[in-house]
Amino acid sequence: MKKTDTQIQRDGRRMLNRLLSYLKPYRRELAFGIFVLAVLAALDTIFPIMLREGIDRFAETGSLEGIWEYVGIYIALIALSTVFVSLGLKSWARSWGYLLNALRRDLFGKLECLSLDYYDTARSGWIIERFMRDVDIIAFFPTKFVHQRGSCVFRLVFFAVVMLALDWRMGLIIMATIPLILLLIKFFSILMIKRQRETRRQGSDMTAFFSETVTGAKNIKCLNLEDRLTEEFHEQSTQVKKVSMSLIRVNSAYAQAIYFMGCLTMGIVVTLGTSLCLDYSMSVGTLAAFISYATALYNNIVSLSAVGERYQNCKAAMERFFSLLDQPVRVDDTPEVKAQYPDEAAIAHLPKLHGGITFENVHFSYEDGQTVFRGLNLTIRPGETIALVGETGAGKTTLVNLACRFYEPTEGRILLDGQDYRNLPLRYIYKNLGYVLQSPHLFSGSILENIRYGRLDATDEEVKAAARMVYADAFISRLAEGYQTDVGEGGSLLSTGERQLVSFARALLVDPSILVLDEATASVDSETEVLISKATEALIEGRTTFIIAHRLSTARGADRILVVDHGAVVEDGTHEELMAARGYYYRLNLRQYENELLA
Ligand SMILES: Nc1ncnc2c1ncn2[C@@H]1O[C@H](COP(=O)(O)OP(=O)(O)OP(=O)(O)O)[C@@H](O)[C@H]1O
Repeated sequence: MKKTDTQIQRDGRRMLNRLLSYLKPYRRELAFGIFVLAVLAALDTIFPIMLREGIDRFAETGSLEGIWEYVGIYIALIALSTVFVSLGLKSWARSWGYLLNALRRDLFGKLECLSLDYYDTARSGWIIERFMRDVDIIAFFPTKFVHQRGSCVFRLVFFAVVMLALDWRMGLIIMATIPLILLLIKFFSILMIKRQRETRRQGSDMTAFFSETVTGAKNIKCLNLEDRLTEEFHEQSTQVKKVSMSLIRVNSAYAQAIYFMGCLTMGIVVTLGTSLCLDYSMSVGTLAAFISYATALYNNIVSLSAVGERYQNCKAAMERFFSLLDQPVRVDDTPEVKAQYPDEAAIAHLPKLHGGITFENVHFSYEDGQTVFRGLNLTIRPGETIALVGETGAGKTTLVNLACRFYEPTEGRILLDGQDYRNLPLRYIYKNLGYVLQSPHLFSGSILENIRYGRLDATDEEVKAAARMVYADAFISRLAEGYQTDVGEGGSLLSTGERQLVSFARALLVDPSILVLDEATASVDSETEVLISKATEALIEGRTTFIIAHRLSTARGADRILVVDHGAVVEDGTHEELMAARGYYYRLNLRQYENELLA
């Protein structure tokens, strides 16, 4: 439903209030900043008066009597201006820095607590744009921008009062041009706003596209998509250029129109002022002061004209920013759980999970997808190794994601050690959980640091012991810098097998009760495969383990194999039992065997 103008205005005000509430701790600083702006505007109002004095007292009379006092006052005014400019700069910069930091901190906090479903659908480029660009735009508006333009408001008021006091006829004529200038500004801002929005939208799409091509660079090369993507990028970039050029044309027409109006106003001031001077009804000094005021007034109005555009920019950025900040966290602790376990200390008292998991009549569907599970019942005993097999899209990952509470059932419940896991704090569940992804993510930094992410207080010796237990020590020792070797962004400087072993060591340090191993589909050499299989055995010892098996051979040693098909567990048993049953699993094995023979 389209919003009415009143609703849009109300939303705008609400967002602005929300933004200003961030600055509450800095309200004294801001009040001082506004005071400084008023003082600077007052000083700027005095300078044309000084000019008038100088011309009328010295130039017109030819006498230099009192010139030193005059120079002294002039220097004092300049010194005062300098001091207040510097005070203003510091005060507004502090508020800006604080606001920028607070907005980034809140957004980062939100991104950290958003559940998986959000990341499944959101584009990373879009999120990065909010974090970098929007936060900058928002923090700039109520601080640095107000600092730049705030004194214009004071100046306009002070100038108007002084001009009317000096000569009301000239004052009124100069002020009569203001509505004309405002009309001109309004006309051009309508033309500009549309083009600016389009430029930003296109720019944002281009950034998101660019970010996806950088993160997916490897796939793009493998799929030979370079030419198609380059073409697509050229199209996007041409569009951006087109809208930018159109904006530049309107901008330039605006600058010319304003310049013309400025010259016209000045012409009127000089003509009228000169005739008043010739009549002796105005001094030359007063005319010079009026020329000064008219020029400054004009510049100030043009400066203020940017407020509307900046506000629209800031409003659009606030809409995107707050929409991200207000994203519902779908998997979160209930208020009762939050009250019962308010902090880490309360969670630390909970005993380690044994790892028993029960699915009771679990139904699940993704937010905008089809139903995956309808009434799934399943009991997993503590310490069991469960291999999940099934065709792609059967629901293996979804089953594990539900067990780990990355998603929650839409109906039914899941029990951990006999308790509905919604009654347990999320952080506690995640503390008891280890997840080794198909292609494990390593963070930029050394191998030592990467393993230590499993338990931040682990000593170097404990880290090395964990690496030894999962057979990662051998390859790490062969590296020139050993444990201090930098793994590169995402671990790109290590091979897939090495990344797996490092992530196994990390998982071992976590010492989880429930472990998920998403088997890597990428092939590794046979020596590494043996190492990984030995490491897996060491890692799963004594833990409830889910192995998402992409190769049936991996499933063979599991205590139980669950065959998942179209969101249901259709077979459940050991390898021998399922082979003897000659059902789905048997056929899957047969098919894989035939494929291997044909290969
Ligand atoms: N985030 C999501 N949003 C909507 N639908 C999803 C999402 N993730 C998975 N699905 C759908 O849910 C179904 C089960 O997917 P799931 O990833 O659990 O299968 P899988 O057996 O693990 O497949 P694979 O072996 O290919 O990883 C599929 O139809 C899939 O398209």
